[in-house]
Amino acid sequence: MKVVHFGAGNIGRGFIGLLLSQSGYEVVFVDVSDELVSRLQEKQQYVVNLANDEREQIVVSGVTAINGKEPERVAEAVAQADLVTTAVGVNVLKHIAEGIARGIEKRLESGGAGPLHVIACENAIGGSTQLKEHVYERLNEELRSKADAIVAFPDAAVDRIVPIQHHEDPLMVTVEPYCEWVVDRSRMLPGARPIQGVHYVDELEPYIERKLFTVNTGHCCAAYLGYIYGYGTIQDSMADAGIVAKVQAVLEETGAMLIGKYGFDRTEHEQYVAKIVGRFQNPHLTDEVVRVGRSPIRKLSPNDRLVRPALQLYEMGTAPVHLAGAMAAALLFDYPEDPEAQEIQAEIRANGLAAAISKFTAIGEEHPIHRSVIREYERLQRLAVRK
Ligand SMILES: NC(=O)c1ccc[n+]([C@@H]2O[C@H](COP(=O)([O-])OP(=O)(O)OC[C@H]3O[C@@H](n4cnc5c(N)ncnc54)[C@H](O)[C@@H]3O)[C@@H](O)[C@H]2O)c1
Ligand SMILES: O=P(O)(O)OC[C@@H](O)[C@@H](O)[C@H](O)[C@H](O)CO
Repeated sequence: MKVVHFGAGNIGRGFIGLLLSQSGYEVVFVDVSDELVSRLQEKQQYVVNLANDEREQIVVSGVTAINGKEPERVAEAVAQADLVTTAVGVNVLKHIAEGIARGIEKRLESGGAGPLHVIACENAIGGSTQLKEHVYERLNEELRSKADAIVAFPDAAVDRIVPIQHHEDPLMVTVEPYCEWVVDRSRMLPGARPIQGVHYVDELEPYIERKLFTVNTGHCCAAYLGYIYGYGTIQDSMADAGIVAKVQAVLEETGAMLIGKYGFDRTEHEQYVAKIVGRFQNPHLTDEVVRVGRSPIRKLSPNDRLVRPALQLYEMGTAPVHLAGAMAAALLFDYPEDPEAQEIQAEIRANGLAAAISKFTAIGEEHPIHRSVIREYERLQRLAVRK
């Protein structure tokens, strides 16, 4: 069996490619990094290091790659694939849609291929659904109708911390031991071959919201506060008791929302949170705050890890003061090498903080959360370590 996986990056090699190889798939990566592609074609294997006391190493074999800048080869691979997965970044999905669309078209023309599942493994709500929209925009009505019968885009949640890598071997990847991949079974076609290690559920929303609004909300809070206080890594940030307290306070807010919305058991959720805080503090990993805080426009957007839980908690009758503080910290993330961070700073300079908050969070100036963000921004600004 063959999987075409878009994105031979950290999570692509460190989690999805590893799991699919162990599940019996030949993994054909698609990437636009010439170095990654040529190395994968040459070596056809790579090493995954588990960041634990034992420092286990896993050799992932049966892999190769296609360059995403060769659309004909990409389309042919999709046409012949048994599965397609992605880990490119939710904002990159529109750039891989053409190759998937042309591959589906070839698959339909050949008439022989079986059902195809396309699973976006991105930190986003409805990643595969968003990818389907991008792909279907590139198919005519007849092809869309035919594709409905043989192609499905089940949404998923993926969880494994994989930092930016610094190895002599550019294919080697060091990952935390923990991993979880949850897929929405309700959107799958009959006869789908289960992937070993995947947790299939009939309702994904509780899982993706619990993951995004616990792991990723806590993570970006640690990153943005760590950046303000001058720490370079999540490990250093999470060694600061004041920051840990703020992360805990934010996760109490998202926890209250998740427990209220989905009826999670409070004790079990508290244990889930405690495990995640321990994962952030893993001494065997070095995770840069500028990775975890990357793309702050995406992270401040209405359906992502800060605004969506804050608005849902507010609607439940609780003021999300700590989530407002995390939003303020995100607005102070002025890392020069992050284009989205620079866009936010330019907007604040050009039109002021109030307008920038509304622009990036879609929260109006009359909303109490908007006022909280301003108050927290002004408090944190006085504390920020000058870079
Ligand atoms: N790293 C983690 O801890 C982690 C964990 C869970 C989920 N995720 C999610 O996984 C996705 C990827 O994150 P990552 O950390 O692996 O990032 P990454 O930058 O390491 O990997 C992304 C890869 O996509 C490639 N790419 C970019 N444009 C492309 C294109 N047009 N066609 C093909 N490949 C393209 C890049 O060259 C890169 O190799 C994101 O949605 C992220 O939120 C990351
Ligand atoms: O990948 P992002 O930019 O959405 O978020 C950064 C990190 O929080 C994220 O990569 C986590 O390491 C990962 O989601 C853990 O499962």
